[in-house]
Amino acid sequence: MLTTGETVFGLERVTVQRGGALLLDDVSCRIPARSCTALVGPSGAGKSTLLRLLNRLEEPSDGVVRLHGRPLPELDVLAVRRRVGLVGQQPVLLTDRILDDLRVGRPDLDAEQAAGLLERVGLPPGMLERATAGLSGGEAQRVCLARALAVGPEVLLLDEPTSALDAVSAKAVETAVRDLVAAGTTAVLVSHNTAQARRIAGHALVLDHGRLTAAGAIDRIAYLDEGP
Ligand SMILES: Nc1ncnc2c1ncn2[C@@H]1O[C@H](COP(=O)(O)OP(=O)(O)OP(=O)(O)O)[C@@H](O)[C@H]1O
Repeated sequence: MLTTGETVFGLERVTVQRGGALLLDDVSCRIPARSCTALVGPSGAGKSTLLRLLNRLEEPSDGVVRLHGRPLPELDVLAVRRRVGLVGQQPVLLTDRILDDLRVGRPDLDAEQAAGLLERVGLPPGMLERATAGLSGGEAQRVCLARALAVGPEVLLLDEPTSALDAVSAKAVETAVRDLVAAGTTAVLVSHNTAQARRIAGHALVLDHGRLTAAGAIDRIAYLDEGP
C-alpha cells in the first residue's frame, strides 16, 4: 500500500452493491497527487465502478470516498465534476459542432485556445468548425478528452481512453496525458493495455472480483508482468 506523498482521493472500506451484485468489496486505497495511477484487473473487476465513484457518477453503498480529506457528499457535486473530469469508454458528444462541444464547460474559450486543445490530442485545428455528427470513434474520443482538458481539471479520470484509436492517435493521447501529469495534473487511468499503463502511470491498483488485490509503484505490480 502507498503511504507517502500527498493524497488526492482516499477510499475507506468502500463497498458498491447493485442489484444484489457486489461490484466493489471493502476497498481501501489512495490516489496520489500529480501522478498517474493505473486501475488494472480482469474484465468485470470493478475498475470503471471505482473510477466513477471519484466524481460521484456512482455512490458507495458503504464506506467513504474523500477528496483532499473531505467526504465527497460534503462537497458540491458540480464543483467536484469541474475539478475531476471524466473521459468515458464511449465518447458522448453534447453539441452539433466541435467548437461548441469544447465550450460546454468553458463558454469563454476562444478559437485559438480551442485549436490548441485539438492539437494537444492530435487532431487538426481546422476541425473546430466540423459537425460532431459523422466523427469516427477515435476522433470523438479525442474531442471528449479535449473538452475535459478545456476546464483545466485538477484530476483527469480516463476509462480506456485509447481503446477506439489507431496506434498513431493512441500515441497522441498518451503524450497529452503524460504532459498533463508532468505539469501537475493527477490522472487515473483504466487500461487493459499493460504496456500503456507502464508508459503512462507511476502507480497501480489491481482489482479482481471487486476486491483490491495489490497497490503500489507500477514496477512492483506483478499483475502487469502477465499482460501483453
Ligand atoms: N448496475 C449494475 N447492476 C449489476 N451489476 C452491475 C451493474 N453495473 C455494473 N455491474 C457489473 O459489475 C461488474 C464490474 O463492472 P465494471 O464496469 O466496474 O468492471 P470493469 O473492471 O471496468 O470491466 P471492463 O474491464 O470489462 O470494462 C461487472 O460484472 C458488471 O457487469
